[in-house]
Amino acid sequence: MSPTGTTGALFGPEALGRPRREVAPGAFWVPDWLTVPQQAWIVQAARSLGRGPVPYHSAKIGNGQMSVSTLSLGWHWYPYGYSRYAVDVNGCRVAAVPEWLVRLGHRAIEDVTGSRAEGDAHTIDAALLNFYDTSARMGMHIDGEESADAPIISLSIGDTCTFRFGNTETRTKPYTDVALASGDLFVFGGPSRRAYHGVPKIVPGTAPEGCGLASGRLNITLRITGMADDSFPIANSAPPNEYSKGTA
Ligand SMILES: O=C(O)CCC(=O)C(=O)O
Ligand SMILES: [Fe+2]
Repeated sequence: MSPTGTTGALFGPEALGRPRREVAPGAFWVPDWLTVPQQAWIVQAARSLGRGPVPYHSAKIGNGQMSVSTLSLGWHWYPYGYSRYAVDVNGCRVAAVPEWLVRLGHRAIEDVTGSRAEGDAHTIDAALLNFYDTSARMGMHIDGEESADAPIISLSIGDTCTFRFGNTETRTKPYTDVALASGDLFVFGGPSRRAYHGVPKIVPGTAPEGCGLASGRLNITLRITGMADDSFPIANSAPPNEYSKGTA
C-alpha cells in the first residue's frame, strides 16, 4: 500500500466525516475542493479586484442595506437585475470575469457533473464576490435574475458558515443546514437551481491558518446569466418580494 494512499484514506475528507454529498437533487457539496494555498491566492486576487473600476458595495434593498459587501464581475448584480454598469455604485462598467475564474468554474461543473462544460451556452459570464464579516448574514432568496438554468457554482473561503439550502416553494422548512468550510465547493442546478438559500450564520474563529483571511468569509458565486451581450437593463423595477436577499 502506498504511503499516500494510506494517508488519503486515513485523513482525507471521507475519513474525517465530510464526504461529498448531494444535499438535494442537483445540489452538490464538495468539501475541501480548494487547497489552502489556492484559497490564499484567491483571497489576494479578490482584494485586488476591489481596487476598481468598481469597489465592493453593500447593496441597498428598500430602506435597508445588506450586511454583505459584494463585488460583481462580468455583469453587475443590483436589486434586482444585471447590468454591464454598476448602476447603484459608481456607474462604471464592471471588469470582466478573469479567465482563471472562468476556468475554475468550468472545472467545478465538470468535477460535479462529470461532463464537459464549455461552449457559448455554458460560459460563465458573471461572478459575485461576497465578503461577510462575522456578523453578516444573507436572507433566504432565490437566484432569480439569470435567465439561464445553468447551475450556480459557489466557493467558500475563511470562516465556516451555516449555509441553509431549502426548497423551491417556500423560504421556510424543509431545508438542510450545511457547514460550508474554507475550500468547500457547492454547486446547485437542475431541480434545485431555483431553490431558496441563505447564510444565517458565520462561525467566528474557524478560518484555517494560511487561507488568506484571519476572520470573516469570502464567497464567490460563478454564474451563467444567459443574457445577450448587448442587453442593458436599467429599469430598477420593484422586485417580487420572495427574491429578496434580505438586509439582516
Ligand atoms: O454566501 C453564500 O454562500 C451564498 C451567496 C448567495 O446566495 C448569493 O450571492 O446569491
Ligand atoms: Fe444566492
